[in-house]
Amino acid sequence: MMPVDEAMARIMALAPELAHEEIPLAAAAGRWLARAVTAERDQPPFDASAMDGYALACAPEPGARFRVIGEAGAGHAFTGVIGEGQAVRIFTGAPVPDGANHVTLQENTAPDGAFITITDRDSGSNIRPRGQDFRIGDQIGLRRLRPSDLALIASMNVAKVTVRRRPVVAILSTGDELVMPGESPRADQIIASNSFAIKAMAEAEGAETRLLPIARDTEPALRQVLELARGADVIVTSGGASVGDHDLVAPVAKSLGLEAGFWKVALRPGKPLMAGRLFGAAFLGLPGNPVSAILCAELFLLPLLRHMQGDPSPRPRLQQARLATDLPENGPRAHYMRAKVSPGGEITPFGRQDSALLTVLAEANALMVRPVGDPARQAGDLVDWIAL
Ligand SMILES: Nc1nc2c(c(=O)[nH]1)N[C@H]1C(S)=C(S)[C@@H](COP(=O)(O)OP(=O)(O)OC[C@H]3O[C@@H](n4cnc5c(N)ncnc54)[C@H](O)[C@@H]3O)O[C@H]1N2
Ligand code: MOO
Repeated sequence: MMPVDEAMARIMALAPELAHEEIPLAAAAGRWLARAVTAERDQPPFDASAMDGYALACAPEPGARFRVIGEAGAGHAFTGVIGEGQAVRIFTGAPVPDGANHVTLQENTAPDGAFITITDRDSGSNIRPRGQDFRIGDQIGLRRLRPSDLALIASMNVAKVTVRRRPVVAILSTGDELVMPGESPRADQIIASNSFAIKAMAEAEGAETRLLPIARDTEPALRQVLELARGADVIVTSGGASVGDHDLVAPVAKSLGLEAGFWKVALRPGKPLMAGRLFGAAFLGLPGNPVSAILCAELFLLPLLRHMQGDPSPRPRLQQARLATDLPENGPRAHYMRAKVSPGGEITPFGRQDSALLTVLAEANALMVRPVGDPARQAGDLVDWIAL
C-alpha cells in the first residue's frame, strides 16, 4: 500500500496543463490568476481629504478664523490655491487644493457667514497622501481571486485578467445497486449519493463538472460510460474499486489504456483508491463507500484541482488541536477520523467511524489525522486535523 503523501505527489504529477484565458473582472471571482496584475495608476491619484471639513494651509490653533474661498468635492476639484487665513470647504474623497496641507474636521469648527472659527484641535492632518494604497506598477501576484482582490484590481484600472481555464471534471458512479435520487429503487437498491458531494466539492474548487450516467456492473456498460468522459481534464469514478467479482473499474480502465496507474493507499477509509492517466486526463478511481469517496476527493481530487490551477501549496492544510479523549494505537493505514473541533479548540473523534456513515460525516467539521503506526494517545495530546 502506498503512503498517502506519495499518492498525493503521484496524483499531482498526472495533472494536465490548463491553458490561460483572458476574462472580464466581473466574471473572475474564485479564478486563479495566471498572470500578475499591474496597477495602471496611483491610488489615491492625488492627496485626498479623509474627512468632511475645511482645507487649510496648516494645522490651526483653536480660536483662529479663516475666510472660506471655495469648495472641493469628490470628483470636483478646487482649482485655486489656498493662502494664509483662507479655507476651502472640502468633502471626503476630494483632492486637497494646492497650498493646503491640513483638513480640519467640520465638527471642530463654528461657521459664521463666509468665515469659520476653529473650536478644537484635530488629531491628524486628515489627508490621504497620493499613492498611499498602491503606486503605478505595483503588482498582485498569482492567487485565487477573492472579492477583495477584485475590488483592488478594479481600482488599479484593470478591466480584464488572465486566469487558468477551469478544469473540467467528469464524474461517474458505478453499481447495479444505484438509482438517482427521486427515482424508485427496487428493494435491493440504494440511492447514488457520492457524485453529488464530488460535484459540489470540485465546483467549489473552481472546476466545471460533467455528471455522467450511472455505469452498470458490466464491462461493456462501464466502458461505454467511461468513453463519455473523453475530453475532460479529470475523470472521477466511485465504486467498483475493490477486489469483488463486480469491481470492474481497474480492468476496464486498463483495457481503455490507463497509464502510470497505481492502486491501494495506506489510508483508512479509502484503501482501494486507484489513479492513473486515461484519455489524456488524470483518472481517479474512488472507493464506493460514501465516506471513503468523499474523503479521497478531499485528499486527492481537490489538491489536484488546486495544483492544476496554479496553487503553489495545494495539499490539505493541517491544523493542530488538543485531543479530548484517549485513543488506542493506530494500525498500518493512516486514519482520517471524522471528528468535531469545539469552539475552545479541543478535538473529539466520533465513536462510529464506519465508512458508510454519511450522518457522522455530516456532523463532523474535521478530519483528525492519525499517521501509520501512531502510538496510543492521551487526552491533551496535540494532533493534526483538516477542516471540513
Ligand atoms: N474482500 C475485501 N473486500 C473489501 C475490501 C478489501 O480490501 N477486501 N475493501 C473494502 C473497502 S476498505 C472499501 S472502501 C470498499 C470499496 O469497494 P468498492 O470501491 O469496490 O465499492 P463498491 O463495492 O462498489 O461499493 C461499496 C459500498 O458503497 C456503496 N456505493 C457505491 N457507490 C455509491 C454511490 N455512488 N453512492 C452511494 N453509495 C455507493 C455500495 O452500495 C456499497 O455499499 O470495499 C470493501 N470491501
Ligand atoms: O478503506 Mo474503506 O475505504 O475503509 O471503507
